[in-house]
Amino acid sequence: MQKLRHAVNGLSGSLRGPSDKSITHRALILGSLAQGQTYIKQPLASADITSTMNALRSLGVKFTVQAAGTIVVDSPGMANFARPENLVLDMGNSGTSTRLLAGVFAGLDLPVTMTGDASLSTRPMQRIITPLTNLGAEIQSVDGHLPLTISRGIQAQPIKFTLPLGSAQVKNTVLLAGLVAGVATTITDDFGTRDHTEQMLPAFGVTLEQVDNTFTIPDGQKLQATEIEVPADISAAAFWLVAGTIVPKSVIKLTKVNVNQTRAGILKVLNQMGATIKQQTIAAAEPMANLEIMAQPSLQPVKITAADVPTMIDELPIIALAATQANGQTIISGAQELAVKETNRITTVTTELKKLGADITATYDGFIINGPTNLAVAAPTTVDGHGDHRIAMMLSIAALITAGEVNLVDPESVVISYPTFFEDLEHLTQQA
Ligand SMILES: O=C(O)C1=C[C@@H](OP(=O)(O)O)[C@@H](O)[C@H](O)C1
Ligand SMILES: C=C(OP(=O)(O)O)C(=O)O
Repeated sequence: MQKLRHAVNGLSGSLRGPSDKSITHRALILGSLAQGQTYIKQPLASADITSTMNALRSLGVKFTVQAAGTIVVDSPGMANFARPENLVLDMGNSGTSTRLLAGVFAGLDLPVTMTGDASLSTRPMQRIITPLTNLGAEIQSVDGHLPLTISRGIQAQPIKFTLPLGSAQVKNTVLLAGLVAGVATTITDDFGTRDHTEQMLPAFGVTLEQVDNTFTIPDGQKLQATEIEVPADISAAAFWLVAGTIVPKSVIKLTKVNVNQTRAGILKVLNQMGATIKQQTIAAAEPMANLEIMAQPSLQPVKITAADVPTMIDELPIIALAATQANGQTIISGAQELAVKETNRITTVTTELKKLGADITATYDGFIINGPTNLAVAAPTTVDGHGDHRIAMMLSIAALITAGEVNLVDPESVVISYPTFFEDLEHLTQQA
């Protein structure tokens, strides 16, 4: 349990936050498929990333960390991967590692069993089992959950797949299975889920043909080793975007934040709420921006609907906190995917924010939040991160504006995506 701090003098300072988790997973995987040495500059180091690296090591890939934090991926290439027998991989807490690597193993036709921690073992895997099975794979699972065994990979045939739900992980399962199996792969994504793999493939010498919401990767692709620089993660920056907005007297600068439009929904929402965020963008396949956030005492409520959700799925817990400070009713709908994350985030956000006095109601697909509420607790109050990193970080930001003592159960879960979260919080508060 950890006593959370208040921020009476606001937050101030500049931060280059942790690197993007989604982009780091993809750089490690694509770097491993390519023969030779791929250099990943400023990768994220976190528990979820370790899950991906450990799995790739079992294929004979070596990772060396250089002094500047660059990871050198040294791979025999996908055609020469080791093929260990009776392979069992522990994917820890990471949905992305599980679903993306299931695609890789199915494409390789390399039998594997994937296990995970208690949280990951409750998360739905039927969404990847169905498309892989339709492509000829044989997969055993416990009622659509881990442990999951791929006993036979996909069978060579051109792939045409229309994403049935707004999940980038499912899109990547099929994309990677097709890429590794060397078959032409056409995917339609009408949900606008994050497109980091599509943006990264050209650097590995793979060209995609994109028409509207459909892209095709031709058959027989051989990836070339390359160099990838990972920008800062907007899902981590989100905590400071909201903290800087709701904590009076704050001024925070965040540098080199990834603002890929399939990820940057939170910037749109905060702008609609009336937040003060200056943005200086550096154009690239993965555009980056320096952001300056200033406290904004008067915020407007917003309506977030299904079409917005994929661009801000992991940020909805912290957006819900911002909404408790807006003048009126915020409605977040179309976000039922939140129920199948590390926790049921519809329930955990609602239960824990209520303990701090928020007026928030859970719906089957989101929240109704009435603001503004003065988050105040009369007696020392214990809130619970439920082992979910995003809930623990959201509650730590909530405590900054809470009058009264707040203690957090499970602060350790920040290691999943943002191991230096509490150090960065100290850094920003100490300078005030
Ligand atoms: O592809 C990715 O890197 C991710 C996709 C999202 O999951 P879904 O695809 O399940 O929505 C997101 O919640 C997760 O943190 C990372
Ligand atoms: C949902 C998340 O990650 P994953 O699905 O990879 O476990 C997250 O980081 O919030």
